[in-house]
Amino acid sequence: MTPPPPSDETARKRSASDFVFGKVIGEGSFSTVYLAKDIHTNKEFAIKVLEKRHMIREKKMEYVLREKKMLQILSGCPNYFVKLYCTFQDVERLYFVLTYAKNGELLPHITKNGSWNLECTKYYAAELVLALEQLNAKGIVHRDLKPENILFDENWHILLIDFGSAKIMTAEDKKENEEDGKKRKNSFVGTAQYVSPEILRNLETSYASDLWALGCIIYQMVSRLHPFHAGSEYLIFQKILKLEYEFTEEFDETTKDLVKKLLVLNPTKRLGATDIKPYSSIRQHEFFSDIDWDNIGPPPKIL
Ligand SMILES: Nc1ncnc2c1ncn2[C@@H]1O[C@H](COP(=O)(O)OP(=O)(O)OP(=O)(O)O)[C@@H](O)[C@H]1O
Ligand SMILES: O=C(O)C[C@H](Cc1nc2cc(Cl)cc(Cl)c2[nH]1)c1ccc(Cl)cc1
Repeated sequence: MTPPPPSDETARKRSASDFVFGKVIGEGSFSTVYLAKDIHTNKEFAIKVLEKRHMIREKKMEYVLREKKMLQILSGCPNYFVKLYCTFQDVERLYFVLTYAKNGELLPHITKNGSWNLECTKYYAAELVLALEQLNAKGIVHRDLKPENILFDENWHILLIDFGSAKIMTAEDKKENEEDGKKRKNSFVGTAQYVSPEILRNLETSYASDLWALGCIIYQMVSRLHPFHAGSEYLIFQKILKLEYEFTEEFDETTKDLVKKLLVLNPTKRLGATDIKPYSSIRQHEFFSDIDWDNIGPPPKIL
C-alpha cells in the first residue's frame, strides 16, 4: 500500500523550481552558493549547488555524501550549525538547501582594522567551545575548522559550515586514540595553517584536532595573524611540527596561557582532550572567567 502523498507543502520533495535563485554568495572548490528565496514561503536560504559531472570527475561523491550525513546529524542541534533543510538533484546538479548566514564570514571581522576586541574574542571563543561540545556529543570531528568556515547568522551568532571533511568517531577510533602512537593513514589534510600535528604525522585524528584549531583561531582573533605563517605550506608544516610560533604584544598572560594549553603537540595533552565532561576544563580557564556558560547572552557589537 503506497503511503498517501505528503499533506503540506514542506514535506513534498523540493526541486529548483521551488526557489528563485539570486546572487552568488560564495564559491567552493566544487560548489557555488546562491542566495535563494522559497517561492511558497518567501524565506531566504543559501543553496549550495554542485555539478554532478565535476563530482564524478574529481571523485568527490563520498565528500558530498559525508557533508549531507553530517549536516543531517547536526540539524538536530539547537544552534551554531548551518541547518540542512533539504537536498534534491536534477540531471546536472546536486542542491543543498541551507540556512542563509546573513552576516557572512568571521575572517574579515578579525583581519580588518575594525572594532574587534578582546570582548569579541572571548564571546566568540565561548560560542566555538559550545559548538565543539555539541560536535563532540554527536561524535563528530570537523577537521577543517578555520575562520573562513565560521559564519554569522542574522543575530551575529556563529554558524559552522563545511562538513565535507568531518569524521564520525567510532568506539574503535576512541580506543585507538587512547593507545598513544597508534599509526593509521589519514586520508585527509585540512588547511595548512590550521592543520594539527597529528594529521601531519599521519596519526589518527580525534576531537583534539578541533581543539588545536580552536587554539589557532583564538590566537588569530587576538593577533589578526595565524600562529604558524611562512612562505610555503612545507615551511608552515615544519613550524607546526616544531611548535614554532610567538606571541605578539597584543596578548595578555591569560590569553597566552589558554593558547599554550591548546597548541600542544601531543593531542592527549591538550586542554579539554581528556575531559570526562567535554570541555569543562576549557570552560574553567581564567580566559572565560566573565562567561556565564548557561547563558552567554547577546553578541557584542562588532559592526
Ligand atoms: N549557509 C551559508 N550562508 C552564507 N554563505 C555561505 C553558506 N555556505 C557557504 N557560504 C559561502 O560560500 C562559500 C563556499 O562555501 P562551500 O561550503 O560551498 O565551499 P567550501 O566547502 O568552503 O569550499 P571548499 O570546497 O574549497 O572547502 C563559503 O566560503 C561561504 O562564504
Ligand atoms: O536526493 C537525495 O537526497 C539523494 C541524492 C543522492 C545522490 N545522487 C548523486 C549523484 C551524484 Cl553524480 C553524486 C552524488 Cl554525491 C549523489 N548523491 C543527493 C542529492 C543531493 C545532494 Cl546535495 C546529496 C545527495
